[in-house]
Amino acid sequence: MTSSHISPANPTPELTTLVINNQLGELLQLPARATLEQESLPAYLPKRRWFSGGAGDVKQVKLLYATPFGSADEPYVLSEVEVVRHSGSSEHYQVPLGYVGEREAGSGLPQQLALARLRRGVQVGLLTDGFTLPGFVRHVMGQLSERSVLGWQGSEIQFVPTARLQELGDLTSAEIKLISAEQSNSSAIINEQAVLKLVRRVLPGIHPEAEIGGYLTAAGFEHIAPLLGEVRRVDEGGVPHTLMILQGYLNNQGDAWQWTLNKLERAVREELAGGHAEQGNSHSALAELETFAGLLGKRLGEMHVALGQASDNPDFGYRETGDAEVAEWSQNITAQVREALKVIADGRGHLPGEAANQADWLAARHEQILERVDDLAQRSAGGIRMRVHGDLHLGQVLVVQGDAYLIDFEGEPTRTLEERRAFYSPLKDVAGMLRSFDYAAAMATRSAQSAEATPEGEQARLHIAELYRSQARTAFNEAYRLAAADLPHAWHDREGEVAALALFCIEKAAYEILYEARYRPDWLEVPVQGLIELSKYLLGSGKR
Ligand SMILES: Nc1ncnc2c1ncn2[C@@H]1O[C@H](COP(=O)(O)OP(=O)(O)O)[C@@H](O)[C@H]1O
Ligand SMILES: O=P(O)(O)O[C@H]1O[C@H](CO)[C@@H](O[C@H]2O[C@H](CO)[C@@H](O)[C@H](O)[C@H]2O)[C@H](O)[C@H]1O
Repeated sequence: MTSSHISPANPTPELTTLVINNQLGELLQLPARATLEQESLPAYLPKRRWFSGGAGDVKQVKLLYATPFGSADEPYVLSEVEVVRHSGSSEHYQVPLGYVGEREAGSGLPQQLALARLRRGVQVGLLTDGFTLPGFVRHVMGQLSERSVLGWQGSEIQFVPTARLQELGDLTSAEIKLISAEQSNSSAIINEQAVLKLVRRVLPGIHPEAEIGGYLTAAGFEHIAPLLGEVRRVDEGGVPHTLMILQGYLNNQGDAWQWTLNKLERAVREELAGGHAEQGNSHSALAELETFAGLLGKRLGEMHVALGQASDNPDFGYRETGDAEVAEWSQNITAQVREALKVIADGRGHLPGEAANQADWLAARHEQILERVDDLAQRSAGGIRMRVHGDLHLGQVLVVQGDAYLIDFEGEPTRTLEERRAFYSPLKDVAGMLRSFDYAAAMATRSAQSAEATPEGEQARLHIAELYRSQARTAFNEAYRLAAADLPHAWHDREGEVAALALFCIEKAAYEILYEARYRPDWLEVPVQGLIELSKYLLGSGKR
C-alpha cells in the first residue's frame, strides 16, 4: 500500500454510550452487544481504509468473539467481526478493542478511532481500536515471548515466536509508533527493532506473508524483513487464521515509489540547470535511479532463485508450465483484459479529447488484442511456475542504504489465500515492476500538465521521464536475468520468455485499469496508455 492511500483520520463522530460492569468480555452480552452490532460497528467499519465496500453494502455485523487480553488496569479484547453483505457474501475483520479514559485518549488516534463511549462501573471512557494503544502492542510482544496460547470453546489463539525473536531482548516496555492511521492492515514499529502487522481481513488458511517470510528468512535471504513471529487463531477444525505478523524493522529511506518520485523531481531540476548534478553529488539523480533499478532486478532475481530451489517443502520449489496452466492463464487473462476493455468502452462518453481517442483506438482492436493474449499464453509453455511475490510494485519495496528490500508478501488482497499461494510464473513479478516504472515515469510527466508548468519545464519532464523509463527497464531487466539465470525455464517456443513477459504485462495493465477505474479514476489514463503501448507492440506497430 503506497502513501497515496493514506487519508487523515476523521474527527470523532457522535458516539453511542455502552454500559458494562467491568470486564470488556461483557461486550458479548446484551444490551452492549446489540448496540455494538447494530449501531457502533456498522457506522465505524465503512470509514476504515482496510474495510472493503461502503456502508450501503452492509446488511449485518456480528461480533464473533471478544477474548480478554491485557490486565485489569489496561484491559483489551482480541476480537473479530463478521460482516454480512446484502449480496449474501460475508467477511471477517479483526477489530481488537481497548478501553481508554477520556483524558488519556486526548485528541490522538485512540480518540479518533473510538467506536463508542464506554461506562465501566463508575468510570467513563472510550471503547477504541486496541491497536492504537501502545500497551496492547507491548502485551502482544510479551505473549509472543512466552509462547502463550489462549483457548476458548475448542479454538486457540497461539502466539508463535521464531528463534530470531529472542535476539531482540525484552520488548514489553518498548517505544511503540504506529506506522500510519489506516492502510490495508495496521502496523506498529517497536523500538525501531520490529514491526507488528495486525491483519485486518482474516481468512482461513496459511497466510503467504508469514509463510514466504519464514521460508526466505530460514533460507538466509536477507533482502526482506525477517519473520520474528506470528499470532494465529486455530479454529475447532484445526484451520489456522493469521491475526498478526511480527517482522524485523528495516531502517529505510522510504518506499521505492516515493523515493523514485523524489529522485525524478531532482532529475528534472538538474535537467533545467543544464544537466548539472545537485548537492555537489557526482552522481546525477537519473544515475541513482538507474543503479537502484539494477539492484532491484538483482534482488528480485536472487529472491526467485531462493524460492525456486528444490525443496522438501512441496509449497516451494518449481514446476513446469504445461498445457493445463497455459489454458488457465489464457482464460483468466483474456477475461481480465475483456473486462478492462469494457470499462474503458463504457466510460468513453465521459473522457476528454485524447483519452476518448485512446478508447476508440482500443475498441477498434478489441478482438485482435484478445487473440494475441491467447497466442502469448500458448507460447509461454515450458517456463517454470513457483511461489512469487504476486503483487509487486515500487510501493512494496523499501530503500535501505540505497539497496532494495522486498516487503508485503500478502499477494493480491481480493483473492483467497489458496489463490495467493498458487504457483505462478516469476515473470509476473518482473511485469509488476516494469509497469511500476511506467507509472513513475507517467507521474513525472503529469506535473508538466499543471497550471504553473512552463514549456521549458514541460520539455524537461518529458525528456527525463523517457530517459528514466528506458534506463530503469534496461538496468532492471539485465540485472534480473543475470541473477535469475539459474531458474530452469525450458520454453517450448524460442520467443517463450518474451511472450510470457508481454502476457503478464498485459495482465497487470488490465488489472490496473480495473483498480484505477474503481479507486482513482484520475489515474486511469496511466494504465490505459500502458495497454495501448503493449497492444501496439503486440499488433506489430509499436516498440517496447
Ligand atoms: N519491516 C519493516 N520495517 C520498516 N518499515 C516497514 C516494515 N514493514 C512495513 N513497513 C512500513 O509500513 C508500510 C506498509 O507496509 P505493508 O507491508 O505494505 O502494509 P499493508 O499490508 O498494510 O499494505 C510500508 O510502506 C513501510 O513504510
Ligand atoms: O498496495 P496494494 O497491494 O494495495 O496495491 C494496490 O494499490 C496500488 C497503488 O497504491 C496499485 O499500484 C499501482 O499504482 C502504483 C502507484 O501508486 C504503481 O507503483 C503500481 O505499479 C501500480 O500497479 C496496485 O496495482 C494495487 O493492487
